[in-house]
Amino acid sequence: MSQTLIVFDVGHTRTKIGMFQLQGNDQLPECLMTLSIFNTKAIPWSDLAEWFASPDLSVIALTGSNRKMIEQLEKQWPQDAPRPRLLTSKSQIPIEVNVDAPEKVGADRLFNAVAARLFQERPTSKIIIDSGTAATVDAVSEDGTFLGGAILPGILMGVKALHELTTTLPLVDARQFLKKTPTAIGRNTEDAMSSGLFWGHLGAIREVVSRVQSELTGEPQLFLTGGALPILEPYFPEAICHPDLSLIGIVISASQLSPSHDESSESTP
Ligand SMILES: Nc1ncnc2c1ncn2[C@@H]1O[C@H](COP(=O)(O)OP(=O)(O)O)[C@@H](O)[C@H]1O
Ligand SMILES: CC(C)(COP(=O)(O)O)[C@@H](O)C(=O)NCCC(=O)O
Ligand SMILES: [K+]
Repeated sequence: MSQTLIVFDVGHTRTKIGMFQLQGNDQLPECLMTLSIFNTKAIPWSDLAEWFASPDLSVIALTGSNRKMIEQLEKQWPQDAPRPRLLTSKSQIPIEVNVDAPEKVGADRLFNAVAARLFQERPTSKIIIDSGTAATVDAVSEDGTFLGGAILPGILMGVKALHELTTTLPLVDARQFLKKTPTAIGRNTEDAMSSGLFWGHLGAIREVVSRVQSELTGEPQLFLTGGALPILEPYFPEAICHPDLSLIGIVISASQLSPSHDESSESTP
């Protein structure tokens, strides 16, 4: 039976919101609408009122890596809007997790792994790159178990850190990387920073992917997502690229929520 879901993925830079229609749990949900709002901007509640009025709406799920902002959103949730279900406990996410402390893994990383399953007819191991505020490179075994991975700074974090932790370096515009590739030899401070930020991030991700790959068996399928997807995509032609991997994983998880699956004390950050 088809159901409509609205899902909120609250990250540390942007909140991604999507409305999806789902036919069955093993099928890719159809994306009806998405919105992405920088966390410095207000949530456009009046636009969302139309989404909330959708006749077959079954659930609104609120989740993501940014626990502080999730709490704020819950508090400012409009009185006349349907209440969201909080999806922040690991027990609400349908995936096996084999790491030291499963409850500490960012929910966003697990949602990516839940979504990645739907893109393959044949099960293989997977490596998932999500380059956002932080970038993660995660490993999933052939049987779908989340195995952990690597966490490194995202491009915007590097931009801010170079400026804030020195007395000499300016704040470069992170949006430039969407428009043009920097030359490796920067002839001025800004261009030298752009070179290091861009090629350094790509190189770091490549190295981590290659190391993760050598610790996995078989030929893993690579996935790529996150705000830096348009920047990295040309360099990973073998990857399955999807800007909404995490939203899709939230849809699958939210569709399987039962009334007993309410927020428990076991929660992911
Ligand atoms: N206009 C932009 N401003 C800043 N960063 C951007 C922009 N477009 C793409 N990016 C990239 O997106 C990353 C943030 O990704 P995002 O998905 O918003 O993060 P999060 O999931 O943590 O909220 C930045 O580190 C940068 O690499
Ligand atoms: C690593 C992250 C900050 C990435 O979040 P994002 O950049 O998407 O906002 C997030 O997955 C997180 O807070 N993780 C908790 C620690 C862990 O996953 O082990
Ligand atoms: K990330």
